[in-house]
Amino acid sequence: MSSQQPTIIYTLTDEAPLLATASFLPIVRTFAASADVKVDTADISVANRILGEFPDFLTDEQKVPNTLAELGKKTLQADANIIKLPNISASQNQLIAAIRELQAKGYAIPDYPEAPKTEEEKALRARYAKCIGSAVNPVLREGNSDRRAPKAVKEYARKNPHSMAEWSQASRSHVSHMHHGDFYHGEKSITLDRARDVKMELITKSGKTLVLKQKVSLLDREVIDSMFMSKKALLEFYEREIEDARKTGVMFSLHVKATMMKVSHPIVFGHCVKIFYKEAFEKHAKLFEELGVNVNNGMANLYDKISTLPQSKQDEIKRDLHACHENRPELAMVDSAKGITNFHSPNDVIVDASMPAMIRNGGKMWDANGRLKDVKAVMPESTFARIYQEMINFCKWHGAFDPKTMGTVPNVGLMAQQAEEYGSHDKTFEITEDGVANITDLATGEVLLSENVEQGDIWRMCQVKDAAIRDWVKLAVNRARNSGMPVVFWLDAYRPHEAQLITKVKMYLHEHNTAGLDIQIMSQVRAMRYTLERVIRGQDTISATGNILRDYLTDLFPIMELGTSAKMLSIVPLMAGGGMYETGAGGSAPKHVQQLVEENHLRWDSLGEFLALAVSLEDLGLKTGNNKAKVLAKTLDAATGKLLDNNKGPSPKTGQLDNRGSQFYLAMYWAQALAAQTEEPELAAKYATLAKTLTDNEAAIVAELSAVQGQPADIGGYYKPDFDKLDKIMRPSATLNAALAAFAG
Ligand SMILES: NC(=O)C1=CN([C@@H]2O[C@H](COP(=O)(O)OP(=O)(O)OC[C@H]3O[C@@H](n4cnc5c(N)ncnc54)[C@H](OP(=O)(O)O)[C@@H]3O)[C@@H](O)[C@H]2O)C=CC1
Ligand SMILES: O=C(O)CCC(=O)C(=O)O
Ligand SMILES: [Mg+2]
Repeated sequence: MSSQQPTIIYTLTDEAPLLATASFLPIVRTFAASADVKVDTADISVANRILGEFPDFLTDEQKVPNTLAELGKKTLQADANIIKLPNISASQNQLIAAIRELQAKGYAIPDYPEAPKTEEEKALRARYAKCIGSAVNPVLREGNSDRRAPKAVKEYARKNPHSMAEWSQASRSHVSHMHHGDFYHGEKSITLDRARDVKMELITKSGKTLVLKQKVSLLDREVIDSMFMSKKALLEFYEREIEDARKTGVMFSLHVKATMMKVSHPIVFGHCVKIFYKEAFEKHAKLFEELGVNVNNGMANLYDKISTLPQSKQDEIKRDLHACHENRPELAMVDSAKGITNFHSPNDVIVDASMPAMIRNGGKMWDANGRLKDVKAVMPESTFARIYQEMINFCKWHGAFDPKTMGTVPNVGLMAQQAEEYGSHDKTFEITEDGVANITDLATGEVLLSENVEQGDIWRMCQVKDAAIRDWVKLAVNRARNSGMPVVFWLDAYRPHEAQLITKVKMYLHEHNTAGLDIQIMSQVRAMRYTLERVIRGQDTISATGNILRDYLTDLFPIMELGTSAKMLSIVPLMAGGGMYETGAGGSAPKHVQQLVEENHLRWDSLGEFLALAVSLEDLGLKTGNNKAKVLAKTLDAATGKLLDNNKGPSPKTGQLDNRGSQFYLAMYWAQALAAQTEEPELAAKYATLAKTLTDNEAAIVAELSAVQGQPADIGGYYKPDFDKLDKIMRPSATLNAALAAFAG
């Protein structure tokens, strides 16, 4: 991956972004080469990550390097320039599907041991655990996060506002969270006085010492937290909220982030399903145990497991499950046409995307008959659930936001070095026995943090490094200076972890010239209120937040402002000096693949890729003194602006311009801008012919691209598509392909 020639590393991921890459990468390579910039790829798809983890099961020809680990190392080098597209953070269901597809393709990888018993099975499961959940982003995000809507994109949204459903003051939709016994209420936090190695251990009531984590090496001035969620309190909470929804006649929905919080949230999810269907689960407890039913992976797991039973038994179980509905509220649906409920699979309702969608819909979700209805949105962890309630309160009072006039809310997120909750998976445990959970200094035996816990509680330790916090404060000040916007640090002095952060933020702000800047610290609820008061007056406010709110707010505000988070500029200035440019702020849109496979139309909007590529080229140009790369960046931005002005984004409807057509327009505008500029005459001369060919053949190319639509498309797989087939499907215009090939020479 390393080379002397300035190089951009373009990731190959999964689902819709991978499809889009199949058509965009040849364009990128062609243009980059004209500035002597090389574009390498790094395949970090879930399929490739699985293969990289199991070389011992593969033939020599099938073996692949551990690309993710290599790319992780690259982020620590000053010349790193990486374009990172969204990838699948696989739930267990998705992992198993990927394994089955690979096995069917002749890769003799082992089955996923769902209920490992032997040491060998446990070892396999531990290896597969590396591929599950959010396994990519934490490895690559060696920097804090700068996400914003570029000016041209915001302007476009103002001129072409997306639909927003109305909000009624009589809406009964609301957010429910725990008021005691959750992580917020059980948190303890300290800032280290020196570097220490610690262990996490449970001293049980019966007198045993169970070491849950042998060693965590901590740095001087690092902030660590210990926190737990009480199982008892969680179950009581669910029981109460389910009953409340039934009594008051609103739908019930659960919103978690089981992909990212891959250890804790599947457990939180599973408890909810079991409480909802309590009678059926009690009646069939023994059978479910024998079958290895685990609804931490949703009802899909249960249906899968019972499918081996005789039909009469299956019918009985289904009847018993249905009978539970008699005494339960309606469940919000993910796909009412297919009968898929909110409980089907934990990766179907991902809170950062699901809550904004609900708020954009006037606080409603879909019922089983495909009607929109008021809903109770249950988010057990109170820490951040409140921000959504605050936004709902605001919408009830002021009505829906107006994309034509609303201000923008960029985010500066504390994300580097696996900051906070999103880095806690290897330090999260389901407690097996009542006792005391301690974080203890290995050298001195000193107990640094201690909690009384009970069987079933979820206990975890979070960390955030001092250098990451310091860099985050610097980034916030820089963004304030460059944008002229006020910055609000969303920090709650009543939360122990954030009280530590507030001290550090105040300290590190002194390192900067903040004269003339408006920088404030507010609790999340107040920060939301303050920001929204400004938003409806058309004023802009940067949110500087921790890692979870970075994730939540960078879907929430873009979805209100732009209709999607796909149009965000998402930069990770790497702490070692390099840059990673993420494309958009959302996910990998599995629905889009389905549409392509059924109708050969890809509605994925590559705007995020266009924006990311421009900053990547600009950064490369600046750092290597390559003026041609800088000109490529400038002209790409101009082309993107023109694309927006001319409404050449992809349409969701089959038969109209799709992702491929949109990319063609980008290439044409880019070539035209390069041919027209005077700063690099050599480039202008070079692009004159390409610009002319593309312009002259616009109608022919668009016709070729649209002719293929309406038919099924075979890409030879879901998790590991056949790259040759993908290339044919995603590059159907012979005229465009020939023009690019002729230019490349
Ligand atoms: N950075 C990363 O790597 C991230 C990865 N993920 C992963 O992605 C998967 C799905 O995530 P989830 O959050 O549920 O859903 P997505 O964010 O993928 O999709 C939600 C909806 O947003 C719209 N959308 C998102 N991106 C685009 C785009 N570029 N162009 C057009 N529309 C877009 C689509 O709406 P419509 O259907 O109306 O077109 C889509 O259905 C999961 O595996 C998740 O873990 C999630 C977040 C970030
Ligand atoms: O890594 C993931 O699973 C999701 C990341 C995400 O949602 C984000 O960064 O906005
Ligand atoms: Mg997100």
